Amino acid sequence: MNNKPHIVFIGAGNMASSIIGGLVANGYPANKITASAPSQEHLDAVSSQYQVNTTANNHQAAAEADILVLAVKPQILEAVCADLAAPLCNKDPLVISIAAGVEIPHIEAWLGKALPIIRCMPNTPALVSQGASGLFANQQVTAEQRQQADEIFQAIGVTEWVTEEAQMHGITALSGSGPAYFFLMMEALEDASVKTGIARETARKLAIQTVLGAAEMAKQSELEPAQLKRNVMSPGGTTERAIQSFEDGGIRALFETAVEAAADRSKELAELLGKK
Ligand SMILES: NC(=O)C1=CN([C@@H]2O[C@H](COP(=O)(O)OP(=O)(O)OC[C@H]3O[C@@H](n4cnc5c(N)ncnc54)[C@H](O)[C@@H]3O)[C@@H](O)[C@H]2O)C=CC1
Ligand SMILES: O=C(O)[C@@H]1CCC=N1
Repeated sequence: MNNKPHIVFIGAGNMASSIIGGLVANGYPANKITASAPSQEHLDAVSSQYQVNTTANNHQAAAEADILVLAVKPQILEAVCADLAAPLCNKDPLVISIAAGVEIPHIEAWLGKALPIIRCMPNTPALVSQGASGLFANQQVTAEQRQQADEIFQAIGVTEWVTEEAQMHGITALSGSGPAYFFLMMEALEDASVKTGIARETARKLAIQTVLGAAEMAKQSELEPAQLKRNVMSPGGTTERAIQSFEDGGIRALFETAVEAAADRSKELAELLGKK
């Protein structure tokens, strides 16, 4: 186990701590994980919860990295990478960036050299080990490094790889932003149910469990979601009426518009962050 690569996290906030939590829960040796951040509160949280190494010195941390996970906010990634160029000049770790909307050529330029770089778009259910991560690897990434990255993100949920970096915009719109779409649906279902006379607390509990149950069923079943939907729709029954209302209201077109809007915004942000 202790011949595992040393994973260094630059940033120790929500995402870094949930990935660290997933890794440690899956048996990854804590002494092979280091978190670096200026926030003593964040460092104390990961060291007390998971017994990993911590430091406030990015240079010291990067010098030990076999895998360097960039887990800071996109807006400060340029400055963080430029500062890491010196400690990385004699070292070629696998770099994994989870920053939304920052493209690999920019990371490469800021780090000042060609390195194996993976971009990953996780999502917030990673906090409860139910994440969905989309990943893209550049040409320098070896099959072994790809496997290592896959293991890291499988520790917090499921992984899917894309073959072109441009597809990360669609991934961001699908699973990166996606949890918010389902929270919106829970909110709307709860509100609508309260209007039928159900107590709010009851409506919330049943709405959440219904989303969870439907997702678990879709995951376990060999049937596709369209068929699972039809199985709930008794001919002449209640669901048929509700689904007809959704279709009449243009729910599919609305999804298309929303996902396209998110993907377009991701492209805009990539341009903005790249120009900075
Ligand atoms: N929250 C979300 O839904 C998603 C977030 N992401 C990405 O994950 C990344 C991290 O997001 P969060 O964990 O939510 O942010 P966060 O604000 O919780 O954590 C950021 C961490 O960076 C540290 N930090 C600040 N300046 C630093 C520096 N100069 N050197 C080292 N560390 C520094 C902070 O102390 C903190 O520990 C972002 O790039 C974000 O785009 C990706 C997918 C989904
Ligand atoms: O809304 C955002 O911009 C980020 C990226 C995916 C989830 N949150």
